[in-house]
Amino acid sequence: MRLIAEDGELDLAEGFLTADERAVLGARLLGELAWQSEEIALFGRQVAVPRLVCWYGDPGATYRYSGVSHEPLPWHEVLADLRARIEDFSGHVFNAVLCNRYRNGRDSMGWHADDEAELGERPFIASLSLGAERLFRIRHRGTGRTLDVPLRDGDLLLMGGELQSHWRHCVPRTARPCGERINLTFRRIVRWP
Ligand SMILES: O=C(O)CCC(=O)C(=O)O
Ligand SMILES: [Fe+2]
Repeated sequence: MRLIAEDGELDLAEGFLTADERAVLGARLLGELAWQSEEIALFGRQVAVPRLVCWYGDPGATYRYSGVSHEPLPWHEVLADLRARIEDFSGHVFNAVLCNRYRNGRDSMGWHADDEAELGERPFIASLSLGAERLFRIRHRGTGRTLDVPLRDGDLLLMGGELQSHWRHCVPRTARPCGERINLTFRRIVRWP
């Protein structure tokens, strides 16, 4: 389903994973990935980002996030399988995946665009959600047009074209009781440092 067609493309494939797959893959990813807490420098102080993260990919697919350079961990079996399926489905190839784990409604991701130089022009990013439903909010930088997209267990969101240049997105905190959620953003690093 196409959600945005103006200044970039946003598409949602609801139920990309079957109900059986969601439970098994979600549990394996929670238990087997190298989740870690990440600290960023904010006004001269070290502050933990409100979520757990890890970075997997091809050797050399170094990525800077939260102000820190990360060497990728070698592909975990589950991530490698998902990458292959999402490549088939989307027609795009990926060499790395950023994994985010929102432990509860207080974990979040602030406003940003995935417009880092290493992703090149018009990056194509595939974002797979597992576990608790959370809101993905996206706002046009110029017009302020805002869309709230609920992302549910097994949904695949695809961002392409000029989207990262014209729109910013976030996953806001929520006060409503909320279980754990994993989000995997498959990316292609095209510029090597
Ligand atoms: O958790 C999400 O749905 C979004 C994650 C995201 O925007 C990112 O990893 O850049
Ligand atoms: Fe993002």
